[in-house]
Amino acid sequence: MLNAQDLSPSIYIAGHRGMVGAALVRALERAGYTQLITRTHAELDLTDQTAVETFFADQRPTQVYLAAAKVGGIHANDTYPAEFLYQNLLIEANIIQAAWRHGVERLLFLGSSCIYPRLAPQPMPETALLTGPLEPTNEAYAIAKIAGIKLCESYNRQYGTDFRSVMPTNLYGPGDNFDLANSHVLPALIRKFHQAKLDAAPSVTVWGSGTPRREFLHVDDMAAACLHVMDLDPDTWRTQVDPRCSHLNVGTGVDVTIAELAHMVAEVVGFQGQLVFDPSKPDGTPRKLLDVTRLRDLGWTAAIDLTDGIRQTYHWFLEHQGQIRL
Ligand SMILES: NC(=O)C1=CN([C@@H]2O[C@H](COP(=O)(O)OP(=O)(O)OC[C@H]3O[C@@H](n4cnc5c(N)ncnc54)[C@H](OP(=O)(O)O)[C@@H]3O)[C@@H](O)[C@H]2O)C=CC1
Ligand SMILES: C[C@H]1O[C@H](OP(=O)(O)OP(=O)(O)OC[C@H]2O[C@@H](n3cnc4c(=O)[nH]c(N)nc43)[C@H](O)[C@@H]2O)[C@@H](O)[C@@H](O)C1=O
Repeated sequence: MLNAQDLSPSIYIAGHRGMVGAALVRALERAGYTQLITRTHAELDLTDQTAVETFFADQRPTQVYLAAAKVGGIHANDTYPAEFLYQNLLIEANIIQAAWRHGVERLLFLGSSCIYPRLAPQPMPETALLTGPLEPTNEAYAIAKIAGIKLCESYNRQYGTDFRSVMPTNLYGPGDNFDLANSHVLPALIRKFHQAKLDAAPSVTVWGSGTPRREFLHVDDMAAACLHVMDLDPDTWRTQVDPRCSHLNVGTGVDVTIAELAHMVAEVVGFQGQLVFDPSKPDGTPRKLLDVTRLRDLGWTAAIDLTDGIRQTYHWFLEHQGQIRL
């Protein structure tokens, strides 16, 4: 006789200790999935093809969420392009190949909104992919992410697999990286404003001109979107998604300037000094707003308001200061 465990898919979450991977584990547990498979980086180096192959042969997951990657903000991407390209290509190639070889029923690959051309029309539709030059500060990472999308589509076309891709906008939330050099803007600003408040500093430096526009999605919304896309039945997926342009944008559909974001974070943290913009630091792409029509038509929209999300993330930062990635 079958028990409930036999009916539940066994789900491998690659990168479960990262910001998104941890949110995926929380969402899957909340949704009642019981057979979650996880490995730390120390237990399984996903750039090691033999180790990945052995892991899939042993564990035989039926679903995979591919949320492991070399990740960082504008400075990290611009400074370590070799690692961003090499490690991300290996992680994706190893997992996608092993997932095909070992009969994974469904896989979700996480890309990024930086796959689109630097000057793509705004908001950026999925069809903007490969229509123009990329933003130089994250070209290496973007090329790895484009390769991941095309790997999924190629295995689907050649082998009939069901490998799906989502392109998140800039994410933030509990579990983020708060390193001052290598993190993304939102956690960096939380940490800078918090420290400035404690030090009663007169000003905080914000990189760049403050004019670039970015769209910010809370990681719990991102996890909810991932489960939504993964749970779409194969017929819906096949009939509504173009097999040669199969990635789905995930965002809020709303963006703010970096200056506006900085003022929002300062207010939440309670920093009352001046903001000083440092034009010697790169702005990156001028605007990166996703067109989220496709995912909305498939039944999903974001729920967490940006100010509420910043407030909640700041509380998380305060409660976890001893344990967070700095
Ligand atoms: N954060 C954001 O704003 C955005 C993220 N994304 C994408 O979402 C996904 C998740 O990102 P996020 O959670 O923010 O990133 P994190 O850096 O928080 O998490 C990535 C995880 O991957 C693990 N990892 C990296 N390399 C390896 C490896 N060789 N072997 C095993 N594990 C490895 C890391 O472990 P360890 O730390 O031990 O190396 C970490 O736990 C990524 O694909 C990213 O590209 C897309 C758009 C925006
Ligand atoms: C998610 C996305 O993340 C990266 O792209 P990005 O959107 O440019 O990322 P960012 O969050 O680091 O910066 C956003 C903007 O904010 C400004 N900015 C101000 N002050 C700080 C600051 O203190 N830190 C940082 N990091 N940026 C700052 C910064 O100068 C820039 O104008 C990609 O490389 C790519 O990998 C990717 O996919």
